[in-house]
Amino acid sequence: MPSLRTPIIAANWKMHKTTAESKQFVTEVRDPIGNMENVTIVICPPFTAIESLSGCLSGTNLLLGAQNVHFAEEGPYTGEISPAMLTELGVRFVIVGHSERRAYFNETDATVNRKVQAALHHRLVPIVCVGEDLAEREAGQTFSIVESQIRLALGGLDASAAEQAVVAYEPIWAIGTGRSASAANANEVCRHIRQTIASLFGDTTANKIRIQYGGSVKPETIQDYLQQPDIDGALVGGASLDPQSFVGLIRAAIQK
Ligand SMILES: O=C(CO)COP(=O)(O)O
Repeated sequence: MPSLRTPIIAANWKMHKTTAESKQFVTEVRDPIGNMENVTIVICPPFTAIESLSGCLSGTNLLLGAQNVHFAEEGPYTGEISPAMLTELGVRFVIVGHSERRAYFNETDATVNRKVQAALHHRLVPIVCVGEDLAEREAGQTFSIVESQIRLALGGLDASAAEQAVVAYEPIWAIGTGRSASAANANEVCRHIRQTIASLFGDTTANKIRIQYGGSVKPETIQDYLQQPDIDGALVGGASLDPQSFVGLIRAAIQK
């Protein structure tokens, strides 16, 4: 039976693009993809560009995401951004637990879990990132690593909350390296993630939740991933920065 899950393609711009550059990007992609159907398209710019893009994206089907959020409602957390600050600007998605945040900003499974809960409480869809590093892959630990990350990230949720989340499987060794997991292998890991979700929340939730692959995805390769039964989209870094390349990604995605 074909999946009923709508594909979701998210652009993670990381620390790229000023506000002026972000607006220029949207001007170039809005017409070619701004009214495409049967695909969820999310742009996650730096925080500084969110308010401007919120205006540029209104009236299109391009949705706004953020790259991080704090779990507290408010408080003495210098440099941090709360869920309400994001929702006020029309942000609908937030990336949580990206491997770069885990590696460089001390994000742990425990803080990821608190962020997931805070996001869902504010009706922000968390894009929960999991994935193994090269040493873990070579030691045959991929399944156990992603399973443990999922169990901890989604801990304490009930099924109706969990199924709102999106999961992104991003093997760390494939991020920004030009090296990517084969589509079949990425699907095996995504299937394992889905089975883990089924064991936590039941089959209905597992069948509803969308799981993306991320790691050196390009317009030429995205279809290979999306044709896999357990891969419902892509979280894209480098190839999402150029407007033409981004349009190419979305066009390919809707041919799933
Ligand atoms: O980290 C990623 C998206 O979150 C993937 O980045 P690249 O697509 O540049 O490999």
